[in-house]
Amino acid sequence: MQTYELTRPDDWHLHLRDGEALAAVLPDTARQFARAIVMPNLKPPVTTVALAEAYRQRIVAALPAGSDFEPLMTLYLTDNTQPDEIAKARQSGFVHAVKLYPAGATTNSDFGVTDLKHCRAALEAMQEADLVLCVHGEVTDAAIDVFDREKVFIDDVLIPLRRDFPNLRIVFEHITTAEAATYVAEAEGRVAATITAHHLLYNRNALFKGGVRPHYYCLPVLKREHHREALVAAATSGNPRFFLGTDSAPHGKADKEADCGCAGCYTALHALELYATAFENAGCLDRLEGFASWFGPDFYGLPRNAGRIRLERKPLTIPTSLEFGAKQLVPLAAGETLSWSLID
Ligand SMILES: NC(=O)N[C@@H](CC(=O)O)C(=O)O
Ligand SMILES: [Zn+2]
Ligand SMILES: [Zn+2]
Repeated sequence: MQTYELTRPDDWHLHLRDGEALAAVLPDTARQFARAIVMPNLKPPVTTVALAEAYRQRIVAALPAGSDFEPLMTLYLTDNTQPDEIAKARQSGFVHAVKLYPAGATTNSDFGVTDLKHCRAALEAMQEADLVLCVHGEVTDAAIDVFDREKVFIDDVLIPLRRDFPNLRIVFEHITTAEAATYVAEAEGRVAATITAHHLLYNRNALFKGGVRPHYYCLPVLKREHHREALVAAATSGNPRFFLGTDSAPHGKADKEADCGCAGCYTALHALELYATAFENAGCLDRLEGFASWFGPDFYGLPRNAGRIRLERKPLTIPTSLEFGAKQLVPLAAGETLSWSLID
């Protein structure tokens, strides 16, 4: 195949940041995707509809001229989120999900949920309003091995949550394990998962190839090869419960190459080319359209995009560094060459 045309895709898990970082990264996403679910883990976090509306306006103001990209906003769930804020979110028309960060699990999660027992009224309201719950699915117990935190989350948090709120729509974000893929495929009710390009392309060896590689460090951390294989099987299966979410999570070069480097990989620049590589490696490029463009809007109850985009078999060399406001940003797989390019 020399070209691959597909319905214009959306990104169902994205970090756009704010200020000059937002201005630097937004054009990359707007070039690749029609819409994106924008994560609320700013400092301070986007905990109210009013904050989400102001953030949405800053995103729209930062768009390149002529872009029709649509940000789909989310609220950051806290121990104190009130049911009336959920009702407001539903009425707003621009808030499409609420995000659960277990406190301390990842970047800017300090205001996250300490125990879901504090969120029962909010979850009840979300189930009632049919508002999607997006979940960073890792336990935070320091005694649990970092490679096991997703697996333990399924048993300790997700299964009880599913049982207590059987009609809640849940997206298990950025899944990284065979256990998560199996859970999502088999769970009762409306459960789906996003899968990143980096978890389809790399296993944990990428973190230590010839030395420590901070630009391959994200959360949940890359896992063993058999987990990567299970994720590829899920993404290419045609099961509509699995869809595209890049989790593109930009951090400045110096903030990653540090004593205590930040978690997150920047992939918005070349997301589709990365996913096309993973799908082609699996011999399933023809399955990319469902995963990237159909199953996400279907789950979120939004129309599929009308436009189409085209990938061509043409080498794409990934830059080693990008401008990121006053900082530098190193994209995933910097310096490598992919065999697909998105044609404008
Ligand atoms: N994925 C990451 O490693 N980092 C994300 C947060 C998140 O999605 O957990 C970030 O905001 O930097
Ligand atoms: Zn996360
Ligand atoms: Zn994320």
